[in-house]
Amino acid sequence: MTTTYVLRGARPLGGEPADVVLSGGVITEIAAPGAAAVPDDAAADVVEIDAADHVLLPGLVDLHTHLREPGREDAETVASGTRAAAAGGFTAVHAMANTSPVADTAGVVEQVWRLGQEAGWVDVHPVGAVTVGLGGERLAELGAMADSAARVRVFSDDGKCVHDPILMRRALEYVKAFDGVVAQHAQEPRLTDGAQMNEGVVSAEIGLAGWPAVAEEAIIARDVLLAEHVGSRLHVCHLSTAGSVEIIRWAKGRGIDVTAEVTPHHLILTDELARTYDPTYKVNPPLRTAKDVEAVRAGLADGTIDIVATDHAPHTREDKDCEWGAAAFGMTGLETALAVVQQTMVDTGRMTWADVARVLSANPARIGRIDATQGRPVAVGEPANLTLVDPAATRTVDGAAQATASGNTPFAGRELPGRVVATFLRGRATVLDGAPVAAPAGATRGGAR
Ligand SMILES: NC(=O)N[C@@H](CC(=O)O)C(=O)O
Ligand SMILES: [Zn+2]
Ligand SMILES: [Zn+2]
Repeated sequence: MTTTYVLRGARPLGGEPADVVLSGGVITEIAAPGAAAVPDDAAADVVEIDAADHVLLPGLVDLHTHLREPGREDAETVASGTRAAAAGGFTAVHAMANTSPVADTAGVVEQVWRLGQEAGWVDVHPVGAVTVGLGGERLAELGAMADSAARVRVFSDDGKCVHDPILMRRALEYVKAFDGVVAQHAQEPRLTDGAQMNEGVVSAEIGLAGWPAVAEEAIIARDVLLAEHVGSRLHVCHLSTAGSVEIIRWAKGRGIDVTAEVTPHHLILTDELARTYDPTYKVNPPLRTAKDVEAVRAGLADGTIDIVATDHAPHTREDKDCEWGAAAFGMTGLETALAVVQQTMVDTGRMTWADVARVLSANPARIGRIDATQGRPVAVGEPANLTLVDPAATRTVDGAAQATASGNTPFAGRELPGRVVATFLRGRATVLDGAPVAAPAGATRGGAR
């Protein structure tokens, strides 16, 4: 027996209050508050949720998550990472390919896809590697991954830049055959050899090797021109500089088919944090300056930047609790992403909740070509992939209390606004009262496509 949920007085996309009824995996009714008819069938299992003043969003979609399985199950597994995703309000994630073995064959992407289905927390869409072993030398079997059960549409060597322009050109040409996209980690390797943090005043003062903005911008400029030349689709991962925003704005003005993402941490944190020498703040691309933070906020608000993607990058204590130079790059983000977007964009008046639904759900679903089932409007007949948020709540982030298996959150001890009260995947609650609920094994089997 499946449960019918009645969300009383929720505000779809932050609009007028309504009763929203979820039944049989879809939204079956949206009525005036108090008017939704509750089935009085004794056999029906009906749960009413007081959602007064809660914002109802389409389930969030992350285009950039590191789940670490296979290979680094000590940092995260598909099960722990997707449970963290559900806790953060997500109903779908794209799992990056830099696993061990690398997700560069149909076999590996199908394994990750199946593990996602078995876990049942969110839809897991594997990202396929662009080059064999992320080696940057030979194209991987992009077509075989696209045709596999995992139906891969996003290809990325994330963690490494596809720096050979001929390979990048071929990849862009190749993915056109199946409407795929190449998601580039834009980092000129020679300009960033040994780099530890943003190159600027702070790196000069504290004596860490700098990663100049131009190393990101030069690759983005090259790639938008390549995408234009071959008439293909490019996505830019985690852009972080004011110059990158300008280049994307220029490319879009020219009609180039490019999309771009910014991470929550680049919307709020700056390279001043490197003065602590706390490797929690070591990330790729590095935290930049306040001027860059302002530029990415403006770019997100005006649509130049299409999406917020977490770049959730869990690392074990051993890989993070060491001196800065030896520590791994990356920070977790699934369970704090929505709160950071609320704080930086909604509570500042720069974006509405409808805009949040666009950058955290509809746009990433469209870029990943999963928009037949995810990132849909909150409307009758649509799949009940939904997130219920209490924007008035606040919390102090406790790394140890998070669902992710890794503790490298840069927001530990910070007070952040908003709380994910409930998450629904095809009408089934994965989170209730702010806590993940046990997902039956194989709960999403057959439904994730
Ligand atoms: N963002 C990071 O600092 N690290 C990522 C790789 C990446 O996203 O480039 C990781 O896999 O740990
Ligand atoms: Zn990257
Ligand atoms: Zn990444």
